[in-house]
Amino acid sequence: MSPSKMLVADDHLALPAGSNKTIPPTSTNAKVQTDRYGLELWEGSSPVIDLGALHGPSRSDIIKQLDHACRHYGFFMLKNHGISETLLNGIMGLAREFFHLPEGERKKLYSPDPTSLISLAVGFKDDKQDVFVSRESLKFHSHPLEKFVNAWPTNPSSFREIVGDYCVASKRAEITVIEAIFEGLGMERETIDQILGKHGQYTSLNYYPVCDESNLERTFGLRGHTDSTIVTMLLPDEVPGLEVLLNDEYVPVKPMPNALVVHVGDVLQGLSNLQYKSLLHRVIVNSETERLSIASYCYPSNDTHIGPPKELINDDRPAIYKDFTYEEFYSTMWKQRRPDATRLDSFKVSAA
Ligand SMILES: O=C(O)CCC(=O)C(=O)O
Ligand SMILES: [Fe+2]
Repeated sequence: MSPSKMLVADDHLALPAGSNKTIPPTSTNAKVQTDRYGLELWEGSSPVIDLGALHGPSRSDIIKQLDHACRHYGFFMLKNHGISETLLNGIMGLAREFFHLPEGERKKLYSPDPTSLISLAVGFKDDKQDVFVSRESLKFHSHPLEKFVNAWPTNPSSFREIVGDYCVASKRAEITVIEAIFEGLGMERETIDQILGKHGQYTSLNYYPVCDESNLERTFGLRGHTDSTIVTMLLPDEVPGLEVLLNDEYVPVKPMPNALVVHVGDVLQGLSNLQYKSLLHRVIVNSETERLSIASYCYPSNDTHIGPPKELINDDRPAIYKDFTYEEFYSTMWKQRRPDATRLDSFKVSAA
């Protein structure tokens, strides 16, 4: 099957709250708030990882911090990720320009087929649950760039250049982060190379329109879901809206200037043998300001085995998931159309 068969879970059902993540108690020093493991916290509940320090003498500390953030929070803010402020502003400006094009121009990219190489998805009403899901998004494959760039739009005229530069830079940061996470989990180099050798990247420009005050209660930007990725790397603009499930409650993630938000996805949940849990998150809208975000989803090739590697299994930590491939995972996901990581349940050793 082609990589374009990949499904990124968008939003299918509203989820009740429910998680067993626990936020460790925090302490405060003069300037930077930290958690009990010494991990920097942004706005009290978002752990911060300094990727720039990964290549220096603190490498092993950063790897431990990554493990801690994935294990206890399921997400982190990534600073010093190597993507220039000019490029961050450039892609955000470009996305804003795209979503402000006349509707007829944007809708030329509309496709009801979620497997197409590029497609515009628009807001929709879920009559069953009586809610409106307002996100408009342009989603496209973006790695390897030369394979997909010619399918991208040319309006705005700088689309291919700016989006191409951003996708290359975000993928570089994403792979650096994933390699460090895998190392922290105790994976052997050969396993890491097998998983990442033929990875893909899927990118989504997301637009959340201002919501009329009278409809706020029944409107979501995106309902609660997990991503079917290894990790997702998100660039939000300065408008709040993203919420993550921590300790059974949705907690707002306040944007941190120039930082990216990295989420644990379903594939990492499988690979880690459930040591890390795929992050439940959603987006709420407001009646004053539109919101934009750029999401980069990293996924492995179809034939990659995404059950836990042998070196992560021992007598104390027996395998929770069977050996299964990414292709088996997403075809199951496609059939089940569940919004969250329970789509991994049929791959559990204990499953019938
Ligand atoms: O826009 C956001 O903050 C989140 C987007 C998201 O969850 C997704 O694209 O999967
Ligand atoms: Fe998501």
